[in-house]
Amino acid sequence: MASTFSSSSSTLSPAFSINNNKLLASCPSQISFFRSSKNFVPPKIKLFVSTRTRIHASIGTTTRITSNAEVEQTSRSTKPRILVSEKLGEAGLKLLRSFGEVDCSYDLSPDQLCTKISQCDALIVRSGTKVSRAVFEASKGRLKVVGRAGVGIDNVDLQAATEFGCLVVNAPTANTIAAAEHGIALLASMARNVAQADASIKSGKWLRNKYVGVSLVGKTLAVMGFGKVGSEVARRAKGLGMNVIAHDPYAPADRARAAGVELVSFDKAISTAHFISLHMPLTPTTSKIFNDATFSKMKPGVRIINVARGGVIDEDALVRALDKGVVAQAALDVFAKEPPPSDSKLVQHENVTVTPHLGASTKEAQEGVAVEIAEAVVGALKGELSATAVNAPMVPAEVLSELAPYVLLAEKLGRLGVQLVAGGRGIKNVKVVYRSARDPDDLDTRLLRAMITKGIIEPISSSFVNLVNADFTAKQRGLRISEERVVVDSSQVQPIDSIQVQISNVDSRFASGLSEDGNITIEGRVKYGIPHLTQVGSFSVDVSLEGNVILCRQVDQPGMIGKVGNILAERNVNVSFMSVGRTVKRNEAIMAIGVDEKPDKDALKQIGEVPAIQEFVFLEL
Ligand SMILES: NC(=O)c1ccc[n+]([C@@H]2O[C@H](COP(=O)([O-])OP(=O)(O)OC[C@H]3O[C@@H](n4cnc5c(N)ncnc54)[C@H](O)[C@@H]3O)[C@@H](O)[C@H]2O)c1
Ligand SMILES: O=C(O)[C@H](O)COP(=O)(O)O
Repeated sequence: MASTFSSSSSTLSPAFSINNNKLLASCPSQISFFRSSKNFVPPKIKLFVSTRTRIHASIGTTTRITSNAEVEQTSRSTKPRILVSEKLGEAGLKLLRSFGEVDCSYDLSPDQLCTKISQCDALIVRSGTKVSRAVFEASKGRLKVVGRAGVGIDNVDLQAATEFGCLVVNAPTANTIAAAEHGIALLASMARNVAQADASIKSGKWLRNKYVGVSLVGKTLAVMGFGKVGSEVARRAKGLGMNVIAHDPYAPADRARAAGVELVSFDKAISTAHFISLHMPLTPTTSKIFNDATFSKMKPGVRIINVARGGVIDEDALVRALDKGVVAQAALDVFAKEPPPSDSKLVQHENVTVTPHLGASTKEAQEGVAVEIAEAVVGALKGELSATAVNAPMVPAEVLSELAPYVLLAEKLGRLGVQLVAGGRGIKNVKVVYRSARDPDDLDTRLLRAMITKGIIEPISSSFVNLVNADFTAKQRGLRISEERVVVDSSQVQPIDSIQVQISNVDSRFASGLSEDGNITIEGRVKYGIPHLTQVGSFSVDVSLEGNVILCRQVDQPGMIGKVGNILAERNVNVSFMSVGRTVKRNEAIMAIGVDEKPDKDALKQIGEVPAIQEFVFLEL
């Protein structure tokens, strides 16, 4: 059964639904995780026209503002727009078309890509499109997800994506076998000079003595990077009778042992192998890791295969090593620059076999990759968290479903807390205390922390915050969010008993919001699936966090509820919840009133003038 939680107060408030164990942030609440900018206009939602903003881009709708009031709709569709910039398998395209408007525009120049991207909610690329910072800047916050139809994400500026709150997903599994098979194809064809012999016979020669090869059986193959592709290459090479060793600083030794492969140091791998096959990602550590120094440590006559990334090899150094005969042959599917210059000495070298980045290019792999990435992108556009997210935590569906009401509570506590701050000193330190009967290891709080961060930052800035950029945005603003988990002795059925947000070293607009230690302190719980505010400062209250909240500190005396209630009733403001908390009888009390509508200024003034009310604050959720 699907259950929905929504808040009604503002067009930018989230509404989540749980369906099939997935936490969905449905329209208009896509904005909760992946709202692309403060100017996002969810479909079917009233359009707020800002004088500063020239273009409001909502999902699938291009809305050009020709004057402050005059709005021209260029498309009636509310479907998301998905730009596919490189060839993608038909099955994936079909899935994308069933969800959004798909624009397949191949071979775009960087400028053309930047122009198109401002109209797109998602971009799907392979390795040929550079998704640079300029692309995210040009998107002006509309781009919510970049899907990489393949494994390597070195062509996507992940830092920029994260800063812009754009999720990056990839398709990490569907081309593994294709890449491994291509590695083996290059290994075998290089050893037997297949490409060179083919070219020579086609040019009219018959050179049986020149193209004598080397055998594979009994030779040592070093697999550099024992991940998905590397381990499949190792398995196949063992089938060819090779002795396989591997180097991978992060691979578990028992997994390698189970495959009959010994994990060794980098130097041992490169100095003992007859063949070296590269399967590591391109990272700052692996960039040009094969260079003059490392080639000189290799067994003379070594043969190298690269189906990983061109950038892991210093290509000039490889040419030198080939010329000296230190490296007898190389078979390369990938290059530092793709396509490589036509006069590249490496490509033209007679002992080098090349293919144009074909590792993933089998019909089967391309269909698989296309479906894998289409599912991930559609899921992300629906507001689901992806299992293949590259720049956001992957939160399992069952955890998401359980945490859904706490996610709402977390954001609302953040919003309430920040509205209690008087300003002036800046918010630097926020502590979140989770009370739970579960073991701290059983409680994944990343999502909650992100939503508290969103609640705190969004009301006071033009930043938009989602799960992707929450930690980054907090750090950038100098906001330190620390977390404490307290194990309490209660039922473990609920994941969390209470969430407390403490903001330290600030003044408060509502003195009673400060606890004894001087921190603004608010605490909430989930009751029957609904978030409740249960503590303000040192006072216990109980008000459902469904609309807005008025907090009053007053002399604890009869008739207060009636007086405030009458003022609100006269303005047709509906009270949804009311609770009074006090420390000492007939002394001081805190009245927390939940209201569906925002009372007008006059009503708020009248509340402030009730003689027994010492202070009050109106908080928008
Ligand atoms: N040519 C193609 O078309 C093609 C196709 C698929 C994958 N690839 C590339 O192949 C590479 C491997 O892909 P995968 O799917 O196996 O990735 P993977 O993440 O499963 O495996 C990569 C492995 O490299 C290891 N590694 C990281 N740093 C290392 C280092 N300094 N030294 C040694 N090992 C290190 C990691 O621990 C990991 O086990 C990637 O670069 C990917 O982009 C190319
Ligand atoms: O990283 C990958 O998945 C491969 O290099 C494949 O890249 P491609 O999708 O551009 O063929």
